[in-house]
Amino acid sequence: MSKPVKAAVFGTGSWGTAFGMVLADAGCDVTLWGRRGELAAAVNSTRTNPDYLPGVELPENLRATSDPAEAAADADFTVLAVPSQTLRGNLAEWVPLLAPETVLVSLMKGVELGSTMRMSEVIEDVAKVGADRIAVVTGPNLAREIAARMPAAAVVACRSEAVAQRLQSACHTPYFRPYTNTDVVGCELGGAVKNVIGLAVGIADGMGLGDNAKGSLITRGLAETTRLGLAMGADPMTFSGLAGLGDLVATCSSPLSRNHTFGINLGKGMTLQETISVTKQTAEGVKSCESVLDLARRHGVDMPITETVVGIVHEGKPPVVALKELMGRSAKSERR
Ligand SMILES: NC(=O)c1ccc[n+]([C@@H]2O[C@H](COP(=O)([O-])OP(=O)(O)OC[C@H]3O[C@@H](n4cnc5c(N)ncnc54)[C@H](O)[C@@H]3O)[C@@H](O)[C@H]2O)c1
Ligand SMILES: O=P(O)(O)OC[C@H](O)CO
Repeated sequence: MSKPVKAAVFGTGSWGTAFGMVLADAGCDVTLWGRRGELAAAVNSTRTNPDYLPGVELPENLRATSDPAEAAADADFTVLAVPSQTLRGNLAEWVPLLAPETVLVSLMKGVELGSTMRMSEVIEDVAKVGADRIAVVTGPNLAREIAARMPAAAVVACRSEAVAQRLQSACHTPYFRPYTNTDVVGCELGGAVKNVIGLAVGIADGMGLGDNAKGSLITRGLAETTRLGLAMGADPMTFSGLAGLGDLVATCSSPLSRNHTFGINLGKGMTLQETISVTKQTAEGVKSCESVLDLARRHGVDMPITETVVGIVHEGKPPVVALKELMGRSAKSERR
C-alpha cells in the first residue's frame, strides 16, 4: 500500500481548518500549525476548533501543533492560510523548516500592500522556489459551508498542470470538487478583487439599494477585474469561471462572507473602527482594496468600484457621496 500524502496547513483559522478537513477527508495525513499552543491542544483533545469552527467534528487523521518544524516535516504539500499581509513575515520563519520537495499552496485571497505582489509572488520571493512548485486554491469556498461538507467546486491553479493534478487528487472529496487551471495570475486576481467587490455590494446592501444595484455591482465589478487581469496577462476566460464569477456570486450573496458583512455594517452607518471591532476574522478586502487600486494604477486600468471602496473605507467618504459620484461618471460603452 502506498504511503498517504502528507499535508501541513499553516493557519488554524476558518479556512485553514476547513481545508485541512478536506485534505483529511481525501485521505491525506494532515498537521495544522497554529500560533497558540492552547488552541492546538484543544483541537487534539476535543477534535474541534472551538475558536473558528465550533461544533464541527474534525477527522481523526488531522492533528494540530504549535511547533512549525513538526508541522512542516516531510510534507508533500505545505498549505498557507494566514492573513495576506502577514504572509511574508510568517513564511520567512518557516522557510528553513520546509521539506525539500514540498509544494507550497496558497489559500489566501489578497494582494500585498506596498509591493502589490500576489500571494504566489510573495511565496516565490520569500521561499525562493520556482513557480512550478507553487499552487493556489480558490473559488466559491465559504469555510463554514465546506466544514459542513456542503457541496462546492474549486480551482487548483499552478503553472505546472502535473502539480495542479497532484493537488487536485489530494483534495478531491465527494463534497469538494477541484478543477485545475494553469492561469495562476487570473485565479489569484479573481480571489483578491472579489473581496473588494464583496465590500461594495455589502455597502449597497447596508444602504438598502436593492437587487438591481447588487447585480450591477457584481457585473461591473467583474468587468473591472477582467480589465486588470487582461493588463496583467491573465486569461480573460478565468474570470467567467469559479475563481471569478463563481467566487464573486458566493461572496456577494452570502451572510457568511466576512467582506460582504463588513460592507453591510459600513453601509448601515457604522464607522470603520466600529466595523473592525465587530469583525472577528480576516476580511482581506479591507486592506487589499488599496493594493488592488495601486496595481490598477500601475497598469493604467480604470477600476471605479475599487476606487469607490477605497474612498469609503480609507478616506472617510460617506457612502451616499460615493454612490452619487459613481453614478455620475460619464456615460460609456459597456465594452470599455
Ligand atoms: N474563511 C473562508 O471562508 C475563506 C475561504 C477561502 C479563502 N479564504 C482566505 O484564506 C485566508 C485565511 O482566511 P481565514 O478565513 O482562515 O482567516 P481567519 O481570520 O479565520 O484565520 C486567520 C488565521 O491566521 C492566524 N493569524 C493571524 N495573524 C497572524 C500572524 N500575524 N501570524 C501568524 N498567524 C496569524 C490566525 O490566528 C488564524 O489562525 C484569507 O486570505 C482568506 O481570504 C478564506
Ligand atoms: O468570508 P470572505 O468574504 O473572506 O469570503 C470567503 C471566501 O473567499 C469565499 O469563497
